[in-house]
Amino acid sequence: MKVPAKDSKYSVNLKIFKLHNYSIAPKICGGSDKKSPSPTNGTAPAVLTKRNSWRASWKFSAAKQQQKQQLADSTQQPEYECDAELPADKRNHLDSNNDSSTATDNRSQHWADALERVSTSSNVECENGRTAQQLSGELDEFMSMPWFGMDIGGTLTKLVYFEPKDITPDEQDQEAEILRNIRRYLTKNSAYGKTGHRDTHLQMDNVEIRKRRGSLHFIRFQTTDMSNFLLLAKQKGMAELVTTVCATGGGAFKFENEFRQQVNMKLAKFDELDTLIKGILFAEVQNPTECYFYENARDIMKSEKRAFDFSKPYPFILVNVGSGVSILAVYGPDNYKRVSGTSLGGGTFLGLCCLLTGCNSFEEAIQLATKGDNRKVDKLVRDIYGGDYDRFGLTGDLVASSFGQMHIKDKRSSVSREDLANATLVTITNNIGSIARMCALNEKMDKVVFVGNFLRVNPISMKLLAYAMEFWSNGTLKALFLEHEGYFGALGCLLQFNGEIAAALNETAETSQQTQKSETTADTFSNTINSTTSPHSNNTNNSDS
Ligand SMILES: Nc1ncnc2c1ncn2[C@@H]1O[C@H](COP(=O)(O)OP(=O)(O)O)[C@@H](O)[C@H]1O
Ligand SMILES: CC(C)(COP(=O)(O)O)[C@@H](O)C(=O)NCCC(=O)O
Repeated sequence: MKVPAKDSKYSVNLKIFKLHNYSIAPKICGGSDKKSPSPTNGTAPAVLTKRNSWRASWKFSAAKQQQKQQLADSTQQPEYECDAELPADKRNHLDSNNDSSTATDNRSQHWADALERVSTSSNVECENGRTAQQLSGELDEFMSMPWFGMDIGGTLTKLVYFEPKDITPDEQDQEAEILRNIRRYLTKNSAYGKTGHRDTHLQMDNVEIRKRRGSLHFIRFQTTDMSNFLLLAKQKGMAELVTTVCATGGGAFKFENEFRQQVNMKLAKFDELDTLIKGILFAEVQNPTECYFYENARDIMKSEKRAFDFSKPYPFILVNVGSGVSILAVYGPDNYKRVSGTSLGGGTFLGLCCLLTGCNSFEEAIQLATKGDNRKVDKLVRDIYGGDYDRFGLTGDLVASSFGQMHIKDKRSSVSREDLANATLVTITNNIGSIARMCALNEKMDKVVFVGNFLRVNPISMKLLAYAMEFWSNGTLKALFLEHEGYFGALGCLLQFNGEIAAALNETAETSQQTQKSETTADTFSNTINSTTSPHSNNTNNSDS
């Protein structure tokens, strides 16, 4: 892992992070502690039941329990192969959860099932009418290189690519030229097409995945650039490789057909919150300095990044700040619920900033915010009270009302783009901090982990969040951050083991069968409508993909 670059990244940013002359840092959570503001956009807690359909997908072999057990005994367990290599304390960490050992047993059992199925009768029919031979083909196809994990988000698509470093000369001779070219293209460049970037400072080396050793590369591009990405992938010969890619995020559903049609790629789809957690746990095990916090968080002028030992993580609140925000309470590797969310997220910051300042990129928005002063835009407690509101501990420096001065014409004409960018960033960050804190209180948890690309090159928000958690909880809550920020969903996808892959493929087949069925029904229905009534469009599916 190329660790040193991390610090340089942050030190560069901190140099340009112009701090206001606060003796007390600005208030994160608008409103009194006693009278917590209601989360305007927070969704009602929705308990997410962990998707376990992969278990069902293996049901057919349950009858051969004895045979399976023998096979399981003689088969090495491949899931979390890295786990097998881990020092005992790390293994414990992965297994420390209440139901993780069961999950591990299930994994090895299902892997045994898979092996059994592909190594015995090829004509046993499984779900979706596919034979073991077909399923075996699909697993082979998945196992063949290149290995990607993809998270197609509302704003950014994240791609994690595994570069094998243990290729034998024989293998090299046999490696298809296309595959070699793709590997070279991805690993020798750091910019791709119009918006593609490889975050070289995040590269993980000497990683073992499915018994192969190599490096993980972290690449991102704008989701709006998907058609160019597919074109590029086609030009590089991807369509000629039979490939299944593990994908997550809304775009895995939205763009599934394009992938199939344009680059002959199947998507094995996974839930974005499942993979998010898997990715986080893997990164923490691989990189001892993955997790950090801000020391002296109460004084933003002095707060500094420090490594945090996250080897015993549970329980914790996980706040994923992407385009929107999802908040989870995580009890163990396979045990979590989505407790809240808000539509006021990274996408809101970027959208509002573009509107208010005319900027054109996230990087530009952050640069502007770094040079601005929210106090010229917001209404502070002292603008209302003339000083502190002592009774409830609200100091004059705190933001009483975000953008609260902007109804005054003179104030409006004196603010700069930088001030507006800063106020937008502080507003969005405050709101996320406030909701996250309430979730932590509700769940009685003391660690709040913030991830998502909103935090990319954004120490202002991280320091504000660290301040908010610390100050408003009287030091009982701790804000934690992770180096690979927005890549955990894609990383978790890459790590999916074969049982889950098979289930995801089954689901894909199931969905496409259902889609075909409903398309047929819809066609019949719309034909009936069209032929009998009006020329109105029958297309209620607004997908623009
Ligand atoms: N280069 C970038 N382009 C656009 N947004 C960026 C960029 N870097 C960071 N961001 C921020 O990250 C957010 C997207 O975060 P991400 O975790 O990738 O979510 P999603 O999965 O919804 O795309 C954006 O809304 C924006 O605030
Ligand atoms: C719908 C989403 C899960 C999509 O994830 P994203 O691409 O934003 O990372 C997320 O945007 C979200 O949780 N939005 C907030 C919805 C709400 O709770 O109000």
